[in-house]
Amino acid sequence: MSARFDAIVIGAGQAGPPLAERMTKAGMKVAVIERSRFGGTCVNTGCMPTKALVASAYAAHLAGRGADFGFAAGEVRVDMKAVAARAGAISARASAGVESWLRRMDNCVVYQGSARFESPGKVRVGADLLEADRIFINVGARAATPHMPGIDQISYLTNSSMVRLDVLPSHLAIIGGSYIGLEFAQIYRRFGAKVTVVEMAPRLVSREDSDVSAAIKSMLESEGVDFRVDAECIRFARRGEDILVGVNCLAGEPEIACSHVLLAIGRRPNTDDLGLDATGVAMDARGHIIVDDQLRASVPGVWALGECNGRGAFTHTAYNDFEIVAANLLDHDPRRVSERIEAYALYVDPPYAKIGMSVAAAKASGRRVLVGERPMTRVGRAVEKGETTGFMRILVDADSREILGAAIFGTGGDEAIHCVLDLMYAKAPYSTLQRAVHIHPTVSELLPTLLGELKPLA
Ligand SMILES: Cc1cc2nc3c(=O)[nH]c(=O)nc-3n(C[C@H](O)[C@H](O)[C@H](O)COP(=O)(O)OP(=O)(O)OC[C@H]3O[C@@H](n4cnc5c(N)ncnc54)[C@H](O)[C@@H]3O)c2cc1C
Ligand SMILES: NC(=O)c1ccc[n+]([C@@H]2O[C@H](COP(=O)([O-])OP(=O)(O)OC[C@H]3O[C@@H](n4cnc5c(N)ncnc54)[C@H](O)[C@@H]3O)[C@@H](O)[C@H]2O)c1
Repeated sequence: MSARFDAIVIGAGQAGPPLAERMTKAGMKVAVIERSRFGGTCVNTGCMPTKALVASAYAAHLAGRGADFGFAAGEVRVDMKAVAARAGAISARASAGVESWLRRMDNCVVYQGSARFESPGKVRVGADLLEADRIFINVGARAATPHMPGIDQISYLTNSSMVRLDVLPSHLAIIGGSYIGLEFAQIYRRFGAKVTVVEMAPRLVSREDSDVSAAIKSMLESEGVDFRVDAECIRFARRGEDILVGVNCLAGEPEIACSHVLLAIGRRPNTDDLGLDATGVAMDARGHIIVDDQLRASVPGVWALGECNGRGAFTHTAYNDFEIVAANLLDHDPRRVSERIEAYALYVDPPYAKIGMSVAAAKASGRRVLVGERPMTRVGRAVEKGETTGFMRILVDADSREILGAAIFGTGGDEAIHCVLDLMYAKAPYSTLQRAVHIHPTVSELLPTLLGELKPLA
């Protein structure tokens, strides 16, 4: 059947549903196409289930530290079925909420199936051919599973299957020591699995400053996670019940025998089966849709939002893409991607939160840079909570007095860093925050103190 709409949204992830709502409220007739679970990666296989698992792992870890706080909880035994059911229920509730929101939306027709372009203004979903002058692509990304030697001889997990796992691996080997790999490494170690992270680069989370990589590694090692970095020769084989992961052809233990393998070696955009070749929409070498500062693709009437445009791989950047497109389309407000300040957190415990420039980027910028730094052992709130791992750091431009960036690897850091982020959006001088009186006892109260202790960056 053919149907004509004012707009078609492909993908019900973080950007598509709120955009559909804004457009329908503006009187447009909108089609939303989703081929899998409503809410996309964050809700079903990303942030929500992983942060639910982080919470279970944190609770188990804290219970095991009873002696540090003056109580004995006895042996902590994790019930993986109950843990997985809790995470699954949180995801399922959120996904059902997105679906019913869309299905009840006036002027919105929901199609379930895989969308494929037939031409710039025409999209097929099953037997239906939909037409619109405006098409918004919000198809997200999935785990990269490149061909690696021996991979076809084993069964492996990705984030999608891992969040549903309801057994405890005896030995989990995680390939990839970055955001996804490290969150799962700590979660499963805290549940009681032996965990080995295999990373081909010389250090973990190699986009971060090297002292950050080292601090996160040492924290995870102190909890018993094993690492093989510089693993340049990764290959797989089966030996009875075991999976063998070959890590190095030249030196060290050549193989790790494990029960489960998780691939966490990056994401690839879901643009390969969208039929984009029928549209002329330009993509980069990794399959991301090339967009301008207002998220327009190279063909008029097509926009790309969220992870598939390569301009951000986070839920908050995907949602901000919706805000940018809605502002330009409906509010005569020329919001742009380039106004966004990079900000994210890695949810190991304690979390690592980062905004703006790293130390390496600040040095490379050629500016005169001031730095304020303090270990979490000198943050009262962290001491009282018995969670003193990590540090906080703020970078300031010595001439303009604006904040360039900040990093907090420490308890509450994912929340506290927003005081600094908001100041950066306000383009206010650092002295505004330095003079603010924060509540005691918080992690945030040390931010003004740090700014009173600035020194030139070595
Ligand atoms: C394990 C993990 C943990 C994460 N944790 C965090 C975190 O803590 N914080 C954070 O900010 N980010 C996190 N992320 C990243 C975050 O989940 C994603 O960046 C975000 O969900 C991307 O949203 P999106 O709207 O671009 O795409 P998605 O949410 O992936 O939505 C895309 C939707 O499009 C659908 N689709 C795809 N192709 C088609 C088609 N042809 N036809 C119809 N429908 C289609 C998909 O089924 C999907 O529902 C995490 C990711 C992972 C994997
Ligand atoms: N807390 C968060 O916000 C959060 C959490 C998880 C994921 N995410 C998002 O998901 C994205 C993807 O995360 P990711 O960790 O999968 O990917 P990534 O691109 O951040 O890291 C991939 C890692 O795998 C390594 N690697 C690549 N190929 C390898 C190979 N063949 N063998 C061994 N190691 C290999 C790389 O050196 C790198 O360290 C992130 O960029 C992030 O935006 C966000």
